[in-house]
Amino acid sequence: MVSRLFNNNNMNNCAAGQAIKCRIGPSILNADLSQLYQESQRLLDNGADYLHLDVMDGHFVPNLTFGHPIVKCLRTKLPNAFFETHMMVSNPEQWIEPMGEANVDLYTFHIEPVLSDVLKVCRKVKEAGMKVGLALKPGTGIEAVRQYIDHADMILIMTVEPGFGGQKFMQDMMPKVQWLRQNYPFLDIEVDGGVGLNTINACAEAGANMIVSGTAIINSKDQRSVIASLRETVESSIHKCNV
Ligand SMILES: O=C(CO)[C@H](O)[C@H](O)COP(=O)(O)O
Ligand SMILES: [Fe+2]
Repeated sequence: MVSRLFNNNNMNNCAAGQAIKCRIGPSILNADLSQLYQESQRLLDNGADYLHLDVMDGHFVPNLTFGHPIVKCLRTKLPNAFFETHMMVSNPEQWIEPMGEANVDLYTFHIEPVLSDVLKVCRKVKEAGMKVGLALKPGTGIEAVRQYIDHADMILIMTVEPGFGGQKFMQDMMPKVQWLRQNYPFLDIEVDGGVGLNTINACAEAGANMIVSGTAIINSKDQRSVIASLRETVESSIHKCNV
């Protein structure tokens, strides 16, 4: 079981030697959710570093998944796993407290619905004992998040329109990842949407180190080898950067 101490304090990258760490976080969105615990445990046993839990409210995105009651139940079964909740919701502030009570580790919310309140939401997430992730939809430019990067633990660049698993990877999001990596060598940068064995190269070369992958892992007969391959590609890019 992975430790919940998922802490590199953003202390890493090319300049700092072994700084950025590759983390693979499967999305359970397209898994058999009637077996949520078993599916999650299987992913962890097969090498996942963390679980990416997609929370949708049917308003910010045209789909519904689950909320804090399910996350809380899953936490009782997996006390040591690192949980990220990807909050695709119109009012991210509303769910901070219950997700904090569910011992979520990383609360990633979209900046689009709270553009004038991003700092307030960041502060409340931290007060609730969670790390802060800031997510950008494909149509949101990097300039929208620039002023908040120093207040975040991680930036998520969406590589599909949020709402559904199994969509096509948007290669044209890679310049955003590149810009972040060039300007913030120590930052945790996550990609999410259509990431799998055919698209991991682009993500790794652009500088992403936190990799969300849903259907590519869930639909595979050999989850362990897919997770290992994704990791190998990202680690080799980090290594190249360090030599
Ligand atoms: O946030 C998401 C969709 O909004 C999911 O995390 C993402 O789509 C993962 O699934 P896949 O790898 O199948 O695209
Ligand atoms: Fe997601």
